[in-house]
Amino acid sequence: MTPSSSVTDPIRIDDLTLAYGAHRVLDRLSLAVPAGSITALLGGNGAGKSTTLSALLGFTRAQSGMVAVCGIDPAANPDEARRRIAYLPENVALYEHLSAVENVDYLLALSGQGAGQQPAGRSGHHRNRTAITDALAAAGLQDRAWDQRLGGFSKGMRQKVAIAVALLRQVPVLLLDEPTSGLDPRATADFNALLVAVRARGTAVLMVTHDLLSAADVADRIAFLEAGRVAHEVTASGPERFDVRALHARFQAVGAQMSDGQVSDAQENSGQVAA
Ligand SMILES: Nc1ncnc2c1ncn2[C@@H]1O[C@H](COP(=O)(O)OP(=O)(O)OP(=O)(O)O)[C@@H](O)[C@H]1O
Repeated sequence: MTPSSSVTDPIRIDDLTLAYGAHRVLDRLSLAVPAGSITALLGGNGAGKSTTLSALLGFTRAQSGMVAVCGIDPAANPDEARRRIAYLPENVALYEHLSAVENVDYLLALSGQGAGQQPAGRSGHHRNRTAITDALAAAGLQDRAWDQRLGGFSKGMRQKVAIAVALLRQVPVLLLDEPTSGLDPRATADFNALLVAVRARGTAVLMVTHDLLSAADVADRIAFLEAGRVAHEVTASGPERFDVRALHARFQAVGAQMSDGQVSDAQENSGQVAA
């Protein structure tokens, strides 16, 4: 365990080494995300960010080390682990011919959960429409879109539908892969506000991103992944936020150090300033 992690953290990765064939992608990676907090995982292309999510989802088995989602090993018990996870890939896969309400209804049914006992609409499933529309409203989807088919939805609108599902599932863990790529600044701000609301419900959020600005905006901790391990880590404390310019310089420095063949230890708190 890292000094700042706890056995009760919903997301825990300890000393994880994972290789695809002879290619070692994660190299003794340690990372923990406490309940009610957001960690942003940054790193260059191929640093191992998506592989980290894959290990948490139980899609990839490690060679050594420990992965736990609410205390469950996802490689040994993938269904149990995934019941506790909402996962938003870069492009959320939803049913184009169904409306937003019907998508939520159907995805809840697929996950073995329902929002209630009342019919949701055309889909024929039997969930509580009010619970679904409340969740869509909480996710920021405008009411005129609730019964529209998803065909014309933007990425931001699709994410809101997926977040509504996560809200209704009341999962303790939210994993996000590049959630703000392709979003305009306003949609990014909306999405970040949504993450803050999700955090307030006690969810542990791990967000893989290249968007340093967005990470600095919402994250409680930013971890820079390089060559499969956390090379640098900064934590916001209280109302203090991050200094984006210092973080950017630090991010570039981490890459430069690694390309020189050096591996730095995780360091706390440089790049953090009072707002
Ligand atoms: N299924 C796989 N089989 C073999 N190699 C893989 C597989 N998935 C990923 N890799 C390799 O593992 C390394 C890490 O990939 P990963 O997708 O985790 O990186 P990333 O940090 O998410 O990168 P990006 O920012 O480009 O999305 C890369 O070199 C990639 O080619």
